[in-house]
Amino acid sequence: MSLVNKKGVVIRNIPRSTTDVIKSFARAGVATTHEAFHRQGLLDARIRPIQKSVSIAGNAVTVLVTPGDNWMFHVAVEQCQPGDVLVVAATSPCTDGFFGDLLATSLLAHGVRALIADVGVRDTQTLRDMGFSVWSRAVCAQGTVKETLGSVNVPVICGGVLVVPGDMIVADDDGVVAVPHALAAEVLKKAQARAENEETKRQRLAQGELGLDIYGMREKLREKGLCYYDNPGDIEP
Ligand SMILES: O=C([O-])CC(=O)C(=O)O
Ligand SMILES: [Mg+2]
Repeated sequence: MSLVNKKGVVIRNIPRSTTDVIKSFARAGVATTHEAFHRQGLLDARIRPIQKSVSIAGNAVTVLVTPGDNWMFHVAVEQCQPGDVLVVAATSPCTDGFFGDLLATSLLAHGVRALIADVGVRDTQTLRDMGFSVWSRAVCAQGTVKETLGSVNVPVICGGVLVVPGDMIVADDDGVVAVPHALAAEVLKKAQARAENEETKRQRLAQGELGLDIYGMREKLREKGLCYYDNPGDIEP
């Protein structure tokens, strides 16, 4: 039975990656993780950070909310542990301000330092001042009510990507990527190898070597028909 978007459920136990794995993903960042995961798992580019120069990672605690209703955020806090990231999706699109500094204060008290929200948030200046990091679909002061059940820790679709509780979430200035829990170790290994390889390339590029030579591109460009001329007049009509 699929639990995707099932309402009225709280699942208490989810798989979690270790603090070391979380820190390593935060260091790797979104672009490298996304590449290492064969360019999968990237959330919609419209989910943007409200702050600058913050790179985080964590285990996904998922929250399914009903449009205009933030009740389930309060239910979710109790299920959180240090190292978790709250990942929120609504049953249909809504940009109301579901979340602000009060809920952030509650999450911080339980060791959660970041929110990924496919809905709107508010109190953004205070959130930045508090050092609580948010990636959201919208910033909007519109308040919400507490009337309708959603769920905590069921799989949700956030930014067009299926996020399962316990998935590794990586977020920075470039966006947000989700990696299935079972693949996290393998993807991390590839991400670290990629970062090392990029460091070598960075040094060669900084010394003036051309990408054309480092990547051996000249032959392929020739095959594709790229021609070089000293002057425009040299091109045959
Ligand atoms: O309480 C709310 O409805 C959302 C909010 O503004 C906060 O958490 O500070
Ligand atoms: Mg508020």
